[in-house]
Amino acid sequence: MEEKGSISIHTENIFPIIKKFLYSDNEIFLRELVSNAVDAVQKIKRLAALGQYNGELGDPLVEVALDEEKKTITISDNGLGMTAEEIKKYINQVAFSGASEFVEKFKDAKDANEIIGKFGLGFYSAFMVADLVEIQTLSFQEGAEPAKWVCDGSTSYEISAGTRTTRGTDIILHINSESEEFLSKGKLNEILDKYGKFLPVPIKFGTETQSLPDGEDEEGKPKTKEVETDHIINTTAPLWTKAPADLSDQDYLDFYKQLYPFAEDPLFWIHLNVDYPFNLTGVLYFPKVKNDFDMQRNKIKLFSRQVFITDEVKDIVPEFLMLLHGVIDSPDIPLNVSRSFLQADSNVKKINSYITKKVADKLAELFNKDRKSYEEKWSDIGLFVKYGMVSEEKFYDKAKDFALLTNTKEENFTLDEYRDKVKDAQTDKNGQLVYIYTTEPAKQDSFIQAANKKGYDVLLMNSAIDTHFVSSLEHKLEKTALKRVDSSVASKLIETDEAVESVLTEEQSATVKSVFEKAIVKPGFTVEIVGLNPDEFPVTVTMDEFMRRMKEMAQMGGGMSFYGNMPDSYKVAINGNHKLVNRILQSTDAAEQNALAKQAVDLALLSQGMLTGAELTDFVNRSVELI
Ligand SMILES: Nc1ncnc2c1ncn2[C@@H]1O[C@H](COP(=O)(O)OP(=O)(O)OP(=O)(O)O)[C@@H](O)[C@H]1O
Repeated sequence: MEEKGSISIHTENIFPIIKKFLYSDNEIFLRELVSNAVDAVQKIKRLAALGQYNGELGDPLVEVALDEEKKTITISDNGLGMTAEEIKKYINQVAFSGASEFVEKFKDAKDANEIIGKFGLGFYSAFMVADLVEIQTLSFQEGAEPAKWVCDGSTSYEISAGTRTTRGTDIILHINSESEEFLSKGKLNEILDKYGKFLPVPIKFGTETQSLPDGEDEEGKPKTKEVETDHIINTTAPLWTKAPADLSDQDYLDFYKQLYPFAEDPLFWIHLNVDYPFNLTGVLYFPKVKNDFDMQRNKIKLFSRQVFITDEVKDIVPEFLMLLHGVIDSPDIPLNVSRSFLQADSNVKKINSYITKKVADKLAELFNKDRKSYEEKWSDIGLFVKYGMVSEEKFYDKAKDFALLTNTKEENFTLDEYRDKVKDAQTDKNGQLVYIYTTEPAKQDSFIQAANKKGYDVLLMNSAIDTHFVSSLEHKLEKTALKRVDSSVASKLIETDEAVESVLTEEQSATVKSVFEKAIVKPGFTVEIVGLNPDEFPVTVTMDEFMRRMKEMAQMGGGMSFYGNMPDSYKVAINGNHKLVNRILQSTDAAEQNALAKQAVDLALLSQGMLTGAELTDFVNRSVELI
């Protein structure tokens, strides 16, 4: 049996093109060939199970062997093997179907993953690193003859009688001169570890020396002996392929350590397992969130039938869960196509909502089962939950029952609990509930204390996501407004019927107003005389809630550039009922009036950390003189 032929494609020579376009990712040749070998082993097992193969199965094994002298890498398996006819069909035709289309379409492709596989180029990726590829194979079929196929990277091949004596296939790569980096044990170990760590069939690469117990010596001490054993690079049944009922917490923690040796223990995890309408398994871990978000992204590893594909899971995992860690394994995710296609893929959309639902269910379960421990973890998981609520409607609907609001006393409430807590004290005269929050508890302390004094509760909204969370709550909660604690004087945060009137006459008000206007030289400050309780602050500087939010949005690039360009504007509220105002009115000395007003305004600014630089120095000097 000897046959020469030509691979039937229109293009003269596909290999230079494969090499050129795929060069940057050329290490995936090993992934492709080892996966093929694993497939072949699994196929023969299936045939045996179906009764279509009655011979000896042997221990399933794929072996990668390096011969540095001959400059070859051999991938061997004891799978189902191929007959010469099958080589012609699967290697010459199937593997080449679409090859010319490939050349046409992907002239501009940058990423090898986009191409390999989509056009069945898996096997041919061997030519990215080899200038001669040889197949030696013996089919499981009764009476099959061993076959050999050789191709030197041109479009012609040669099939002849092979030399393999046992069932299975060897793929022998004669590594080309540009790819000699792969002729290194270290390099191959690294690639095998990256892509093959969890393959379902043992992958042998060389041997290793192990110390095994070997009875006892004369003194009764345990003896060991050194044994050369196969170096198996993979765990064939990784955690995510097992049933959750058979796994302990320690198993999950150990697996996490295996994936991320340097990470702190995760908070909790979710075992994913669906087979309809798509197939997906995996384990997602909630890590302890650090401030360096970017470092923590892209930590989820995507597998297809236990072959590692990528850790770029964008589009498959909802954006708000990108900080999760773990593994997703799905043969239903189109791995080898471009991004835009992925986004439009209906399986990907379904997987996305499945993961969102699973995460929500898990959080609900933790909340219901052990609220105390849930609250302890809230500072870490709150970020995910809030981000999810802001960005996904469906998640909001589920999360509204277990999302927590934390107040300045560090007490936690669900949304419903919080409404019940504050509704009596914080409903305004129009029946609208007002939630008061602080973004910087230290800086806004005087406002917080003033609000507390009025019997108002103040929420902590000081994490990165809270600006958005506040807006989304306001949007979702019925008849509820959120106001930052310093957006108004305490008694005006919530408008009630029982307003305190200012005791000043119109004329007195005008006098006081003009004294303060003269005392404040900064632009953007508007003075207003208000009637407050005599024991509230004489002067309060506030920024309007609406204006501040618009400015914040402009800053974050939210499109409110009109507001972003407006100068800062503050309201200076003078408490007409405070005795200081009375003192100013009593005084006949303009300089004294001015000094009193200035001092009071500076004190208000100081309490909010708004007094800095020369103004602060002036204030200190003036205060020293006063005492
Ligand atoms: N080690 C092997 N043992 C038996 N058959 C093999 C082996 N390697 C390849 N084949 C056959 O050659 C075919 C083509 O392989 P190739 O890798 O090009 O494509 P594929 O495996 O079908 O798809 P993919 O592009 O996802 O790898 C396989 O489908 C299989 O039938």
